[in-house]
Amino acid sequence: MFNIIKVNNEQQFNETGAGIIASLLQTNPRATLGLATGGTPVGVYKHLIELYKQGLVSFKDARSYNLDEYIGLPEDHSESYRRFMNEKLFNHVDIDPSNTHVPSGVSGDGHKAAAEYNLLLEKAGQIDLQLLGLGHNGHIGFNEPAEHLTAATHVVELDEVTRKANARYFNSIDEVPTHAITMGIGSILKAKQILLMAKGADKAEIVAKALKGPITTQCPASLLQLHPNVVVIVDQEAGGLL
Ligand SMILES: N[C@@H]1[C@@H](O)[C@H](O)[C@@H](COP(=O)(O)O)O[C@@H]1O
Repeated sequence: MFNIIKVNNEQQFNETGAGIIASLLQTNPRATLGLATGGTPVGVYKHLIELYKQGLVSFKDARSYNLDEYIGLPEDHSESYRRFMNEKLFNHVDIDPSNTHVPSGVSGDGHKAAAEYNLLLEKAGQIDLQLLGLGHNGHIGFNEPAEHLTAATHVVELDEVTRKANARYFNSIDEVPTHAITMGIGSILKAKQILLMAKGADKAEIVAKALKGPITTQCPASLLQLHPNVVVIVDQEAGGLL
């Protein structure tokens, strides 16, 4: 079930996303957040930091679990998702660092790290709000289009489309890791509420496919159609084909 919010500009996009997360924390300070990386949520995190500075929101008792992490990038690498989260959000708010969780991409054994993260998620109980961006090929987290999808946290080989899209953050595509650890589709769908965000004309086609197309593992985001509580925030461009 989708509740689609179409916003008019970047500021509204970020304020609406941050507003949903902030009101959850206001009503439930101990909320468990599922967080995402990528370009889409950066402005949302910026706005949350503003709300925190204004005393309107606190992360003091919140816990967070991130969707995914590249395998092989040191945690202090400029593109590691742990560093991204520290720099874009965690370092600027009152969240207890020990309550922030990102899969470990540096343990040397990706499969073991994935299994450990999955156990952690199971112990954490239900995620109250899972924030999601959307890949151009319909991936969520790093669940890439495939014949079969995996429910639990696992190691994935990244699609060429994904590596190309993310190459903009690296010096060249050769530096983009080939593998990642991602929460599985099952873990994502277990969240109480999902907040899917997409902006820009280049996302219009995949947004329409995900929300209105057939439910297929070839478009992992289409499985969100099975979830009872998904809020979708799109700008006019990304929502252009809805
Ligand atoms: N693993 C991340 C996803 O979690 C993200 O949602 C997606 C879209 O990224 P962007 O928001 O930059 O378009 O791709 C990345 O590869």
